[in-house]
Amino acid sequence: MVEPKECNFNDPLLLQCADLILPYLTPPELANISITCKSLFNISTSITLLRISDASRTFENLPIPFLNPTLDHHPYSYFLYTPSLTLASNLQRQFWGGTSVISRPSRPVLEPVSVVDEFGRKVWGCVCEDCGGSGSGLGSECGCLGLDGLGELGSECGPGCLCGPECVNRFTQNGVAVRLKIVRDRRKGWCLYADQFIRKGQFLFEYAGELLTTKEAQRRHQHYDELRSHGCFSSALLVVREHLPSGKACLRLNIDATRIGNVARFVNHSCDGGNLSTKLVRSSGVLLPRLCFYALKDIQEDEELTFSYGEIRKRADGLPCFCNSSSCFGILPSEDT
Ligand SMILES: C[S@@+](CC[C@H](N)C(=O)[O-])C[C@H]1O[C@@H](n2cnc3c(N)ncnc32)[C@H](O)[C@@H]1O
Repeated sequence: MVEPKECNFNDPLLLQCADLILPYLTPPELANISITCKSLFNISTSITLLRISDASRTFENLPIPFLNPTLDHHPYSYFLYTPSLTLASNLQRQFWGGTSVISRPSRPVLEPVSVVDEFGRKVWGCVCEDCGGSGSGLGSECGCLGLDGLGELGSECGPGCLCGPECVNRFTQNGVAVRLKIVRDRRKGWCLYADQFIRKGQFLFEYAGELLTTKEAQRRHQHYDELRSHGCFSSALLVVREHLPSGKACLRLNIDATRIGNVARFVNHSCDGGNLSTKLVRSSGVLLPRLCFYALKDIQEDEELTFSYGEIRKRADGLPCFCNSSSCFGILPSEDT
């Protein structure tokens, strides 16, 4: 490695500017600038250490560190963070790893949609004073209360309700709910691990990313396949289908966490179904459901978190699976978008 030279970069204002600008750079840009002089090298190094210490850039309540026991040249994975679904595909850069900004970014506030009855009158999600009911635990009176546990659909209070954000029937709306870490594996890349015991049925996190039209999802799917054929590339485009009550149609959600996403983008596939289950959760006053992850069984600290990506379709160019389960098919499922 070439040692960066001493530089005439001691003006405190210049250093302050560098500390404000460098956290917006991508890893290759940061690496390029860090070889220009010692001061910039030192700032870049402290940015890298801060990035390693929290993949969520303080968007979540607990830091989610990267650990790389393989010691390859990947100290962390670079992507833009969103704690919930977003349409903001114009987000190009994000402050990550600087010391200048100390306030935590705020979680985006859900914009409610008005639900009206046949006379055009606004229908509220719920008008309870206390959705948990008086006393302990959740009461059964709140109309928003959905199936809790391992069913495929859930519902919660939301911005269309009279209760506030502190309502107890909003389990999945406050971001990542358990302690996690992201660990590098030689064959699977980054893997998400539990950093605490998680009991069966507990909510962990939602799958956040860019919400795409089906046309755009198909375009990106093709593009990611091309990138993959040129070398190591990992995508996180998930297609979820919700069958509507008529049984004749389904709602299709295309969530791409490849460029903009949350920690759920690090969950790897396991052919035996893994230890996570998913559920689409609706909140009153929000148009689209969110895909939420729950513990399918008790999960021990230091256990990798996995789920099944879907049915295996034999493809000549299918990626090899290294889930290591006894029922491994040897190939990763791929979505036909
Ligand atoms: C949603 S990402 C998961 C995080 C990814 N490992 C990373 O490093 O960012 C999906 C990609 O992870 C890899 N992956 C997931 N499960 C795997 C498995 N069981 N065996 C091998 N690679 C896997 C594949 O490259 C896949 O395209």
